[in-house]
Amino acid sequence: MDNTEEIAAGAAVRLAGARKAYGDVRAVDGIDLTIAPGEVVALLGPNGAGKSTTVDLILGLGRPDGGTVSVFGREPADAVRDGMIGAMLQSGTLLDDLTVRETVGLVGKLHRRSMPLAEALRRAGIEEIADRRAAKLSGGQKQRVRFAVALVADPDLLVLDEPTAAMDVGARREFWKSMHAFTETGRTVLFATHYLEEAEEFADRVVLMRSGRVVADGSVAQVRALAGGRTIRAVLPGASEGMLTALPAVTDFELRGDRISLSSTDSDTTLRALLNAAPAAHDIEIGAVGLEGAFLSLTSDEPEEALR
Ligand SMILES: Nc1ncnc2c1ncn2[C@@H]1O[C@H](COP(=O)(O)OP(=O)(O)OP(=O)(O)O)[C@@H](O)[C@H]1O
Repeated sequence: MDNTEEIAAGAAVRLAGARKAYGDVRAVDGIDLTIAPGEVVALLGPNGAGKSTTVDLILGLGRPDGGTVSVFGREPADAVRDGMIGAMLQSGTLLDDLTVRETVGLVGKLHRRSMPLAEALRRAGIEEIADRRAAKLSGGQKQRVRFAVALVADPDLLVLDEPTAAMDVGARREFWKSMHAFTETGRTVLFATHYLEEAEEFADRVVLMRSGRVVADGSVAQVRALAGGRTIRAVLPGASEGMLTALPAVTDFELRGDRISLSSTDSDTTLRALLNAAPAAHDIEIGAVGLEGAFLSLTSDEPEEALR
């Protein structure tokens, strides 16, 4: 076994030079990613960045055109067959006529090693709706049933594609509480999300994708630092979009009445230009960017510019 194979065997997930194209679209364009057992990783990126395609490759739903993908050192499809991976996808449909209990129970029976049905229902917070038919469930409740379906195989790796998309704030909080209980047992989780606060709060590590590539990979603090930007807030009488767009090093801005908030990759330069253009600006505050600012600057169309 050479060094590369050794890493692959010890990793929960390993993508090496993985590529996948749909016609001319390079959905995944050479991704190297190793996830160690026990890590909770958030996959972030704007629409079309390649998150779902990456997830599909890890689940064996698609084969890479180039490079390799392995899960616990095996072909993804084999790992799925052996119940090592639980998945919750955006497109997962439920059978309308089955009750929640029947649905989760049925999936549990398909697996050699599964957790007791009652435990899966409890962990997903759906005991109270266990006798309801899928057709009668709300969007958020269906999401929780899908979570139970992913959990019932008692998988070593959970892969979740935008798991809380249809959930309200309360359901989201409950969902992450049960996820915490799951990850405390040393399981590995990879979740794709659009909610930066979820990544900030629940992931050990953030992988930022753009145009099929990984543009940042590290802890929330590391990714934030990578962007190296600042936010500038000020009160600016007569501020206009045109004027803010013209300022140098600005990656994003918000304008509410006289209040402006700018994300800048070089706050000194932006501020100088701002005071030049609008000497009446006052109540100026400069702060470090949050994950959201890092996300915007690292996934914008001019990443080199943003990182400069
Ligand atoms: N089955 C397909 N056929 C053709 N093109 C596809 C297919 N699936 C994805 N694509 C394209 O590949 C690129 C990556 O899509 P993907 O769904 O992986 O992105 P994503 O990051 O998950 O986006 P979103 O946040 O919108 O779910 C997009 O340009 C998309 O249009």
